[in-house]
Amino acid sequence: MKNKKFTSTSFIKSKQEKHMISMLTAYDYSTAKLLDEAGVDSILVGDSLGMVMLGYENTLKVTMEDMIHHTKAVKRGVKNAFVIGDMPFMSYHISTEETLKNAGRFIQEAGADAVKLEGGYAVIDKVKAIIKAQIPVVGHIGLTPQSVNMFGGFKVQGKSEENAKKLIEDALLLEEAGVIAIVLECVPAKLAKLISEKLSIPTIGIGAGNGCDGQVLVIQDMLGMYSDFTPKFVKKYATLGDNMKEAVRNYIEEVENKEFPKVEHTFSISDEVLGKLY
Ligand SMILES: Nc1nc(=O)c2c([nH]1)NC[C@@H]1CN(c3ccc(C(=O)N[C@@H](CCC(=O)O)C(=O)O)cc3)CN21
Ligand SMILES: CC(C)C(=O)C(=O)O
Ligand SMILES: [Mg+2]
Repeated sequence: MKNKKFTSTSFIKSKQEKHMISMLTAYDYSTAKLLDEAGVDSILVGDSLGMVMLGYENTLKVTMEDMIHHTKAVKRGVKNAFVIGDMPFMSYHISTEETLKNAGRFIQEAGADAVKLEGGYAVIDKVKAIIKAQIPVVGHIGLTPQSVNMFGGFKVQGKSEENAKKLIEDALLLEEAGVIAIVLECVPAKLAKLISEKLSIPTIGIGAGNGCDGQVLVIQDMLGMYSDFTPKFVKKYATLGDNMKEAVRNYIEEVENKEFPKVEHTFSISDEVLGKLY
């Protein structure tokens, strides 16, 4: 699987072959290039960029222009990974016409391989219309952050019988509509496993346990570069935030006491030319 192009058909194939799908977010060229070179299957240009890159308190202020800008940058860094553009709040809520226009921009302008949108039953007509236009769609249910004002915060979903049943129904509806995969965010592990078993398309979990068919995390979370909050589901694979601060402290110190730059960091001029300048 490594160093080979991951495509829309690789999703279903991965589930059949029991290959766990690795997905991470990226929002810029250099990071996307590193993740692609490391061999990640798929890169999600998440609307979480509003919080991680732009400093908003939630994802609601993120615009189509923000998303297209960052998706273009990511695409330039990617050779093999499957790039998913996350449709922002209000880009697929007004009409099918606007939804299609916006989904089309991710593919045509930004070069994304697929789009993701939040919700099940409520957006199923939009999902079907996008797929009819030959654009692969990834579903996303459970904690759908664009519904933060309805949920009253970023909270685990699917704990009650009613809620859990709704999630199962939404997952089946999305599969029937033809999505290539479904992100399950912040749902109890046993429910996520049950949903994964009911579907023939893969589930990609974030805070949904290891019964899913793949996993996704926000890259700054898993590298230890984001400290506004750390959800329970995050594992820190590195502490780059600490490393960055330490490096910057060293730089400041060396600048202040003129230890940096050294001769090897500078360019020379001949004494002959220099002599004529005095
Ligand atoms: N940096 C970052 N990482 C993310 O995973 C992420 C974003 N940003 N922005 C968009 C959404 C928001 N997400 C969040 C944000 C907070 C929690 C959180 O605080 N969860 C609580 C659980 C609360 C409960 O028990 O109901 C936790 O302790 O994990 C979870 C997901 C996931 N997404
Ligand atoms: C957390 C993932 C699934 C997401 O939607 C995002 O990064 O925006
Ligand atoms: Mg998102």
